[in-house]
Amino acid sequence: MHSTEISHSMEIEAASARIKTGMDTTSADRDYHCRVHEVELQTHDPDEPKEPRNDVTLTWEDVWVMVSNKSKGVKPILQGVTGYARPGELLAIMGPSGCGKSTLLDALAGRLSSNTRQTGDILVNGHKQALAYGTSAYVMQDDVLIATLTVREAVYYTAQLQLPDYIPISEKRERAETAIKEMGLQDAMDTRIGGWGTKGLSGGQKRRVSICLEIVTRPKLLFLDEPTSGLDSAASYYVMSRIASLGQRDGIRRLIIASIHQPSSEVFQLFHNLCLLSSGRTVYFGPASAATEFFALNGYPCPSLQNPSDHFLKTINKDFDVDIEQGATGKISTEEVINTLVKSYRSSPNCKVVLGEVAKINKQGHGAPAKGGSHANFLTQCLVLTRRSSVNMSRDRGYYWLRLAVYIIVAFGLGTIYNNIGSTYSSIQVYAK
Ligand SMILES: Nc1ncnc2c1ncn2[C@@H]1O[C@H](COP(=O)(O)OP(=O)(O)OP(=O)(O)O)[C@@H](O)[C@H]1O
Repeated sequence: MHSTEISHSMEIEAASARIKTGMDTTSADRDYHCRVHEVELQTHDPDEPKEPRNDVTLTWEDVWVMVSNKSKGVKPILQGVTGYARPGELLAIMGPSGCGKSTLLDALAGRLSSNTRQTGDILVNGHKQALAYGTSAYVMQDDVLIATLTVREAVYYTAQLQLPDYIPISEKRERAETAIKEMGLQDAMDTRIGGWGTKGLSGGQKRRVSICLEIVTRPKLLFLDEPTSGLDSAASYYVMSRIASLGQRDGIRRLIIASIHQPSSEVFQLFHNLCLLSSGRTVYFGPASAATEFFALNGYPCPSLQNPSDHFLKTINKDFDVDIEQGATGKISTEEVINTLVKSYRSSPNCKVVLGEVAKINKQGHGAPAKGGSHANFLTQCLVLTRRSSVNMSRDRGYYWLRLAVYIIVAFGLGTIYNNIGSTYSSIQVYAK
């Protein structure tokens, strides 16, 4: 490692220790850490059945993510978050913009950027291990699709590239079609995706194609970063209900973790668990259906007829620093509200249940590391990529003519260099000087 990188990482480590120490000295935090150990001891049961080998369960405990910045020094993005995600369940990560949703998703998927430093345990089936190939898939916030391909072609090429060679072509084709149907795109199978300047699929359909490309390998763990961004409420509901239904498909109990901005009440009802973050701290983790009660118990009841997720986000969004009404005591700042909720969550029975679940899952998963798969071999990948590239070039007229023009210019340039060179040995020597 380069010496500046070493000093940089030491600086982050020292700062993270300082930040943690500074934040852990409150009595609530000390209680919290004592309770982590207490719960771990209580949940030890050697006779518990082991987690089935086929499933993937994820736990994370006291996860911190720091980023260093030349002007601002070391900044914590996630501050000691703990949680779990079980197979067959949909976990939603919610919070105001910039609270660390994508960072948590990246940390769990093991794809944090290199300028960040992570501490704490993220365990797969109770093991500290990287997610094996084919176990998980990550749908990014932006759609990166080839505009000239049809939906069927895009998904089928991906199936050919990502699935191992021992799976027959007919099954790869069938898997691609099943994925398309699962995302409700059967009517658009032969429609070109389209892009800048060429009309094709709608934004919602493109979002679903991105999901198809990831589910075609039938991963056991699916990460989705803002799967409904840019969609209207009806499209968001259909996309999310399709995603939720993937939890129990193809004989796999799939674990789905999605960061989401502003779900409608209907979408909110699809979540099993909710992880609510604010400035990288956990405001609530537990059953989505119990979050309203948690807010009400702490003095922030959701007004009738209001979408619960809107209420949560409004209560914990400090970007605009609006004071919040609190009963007869008057108004308090959003920062204070967040601190109250964070403390209250840490001392709540909910938090104890989460710590208990994490400890229990880690014990059960012992001895069952998640097995990975394999992808197509190098030769198959070269052939498929060449075919895909040829189809793309032949359909992209602008690209095609531009390349032809470039080739003609290069050919003309090279040709004129050797024009009238002569055919004797001495004329070649003149050019060589
Ligand atoms: N690699 C990084 N380097 C520097 N800062 C980062 C990095 N990753 C995240 N951040 C900062 O951490 C904060 C949280 O970012 P993150 O993308 O996780 O938020 P988010 O909740 O997903 O936001 P949004 O909902 O707007 O997508 C932001 O202020 C962001 O600028």
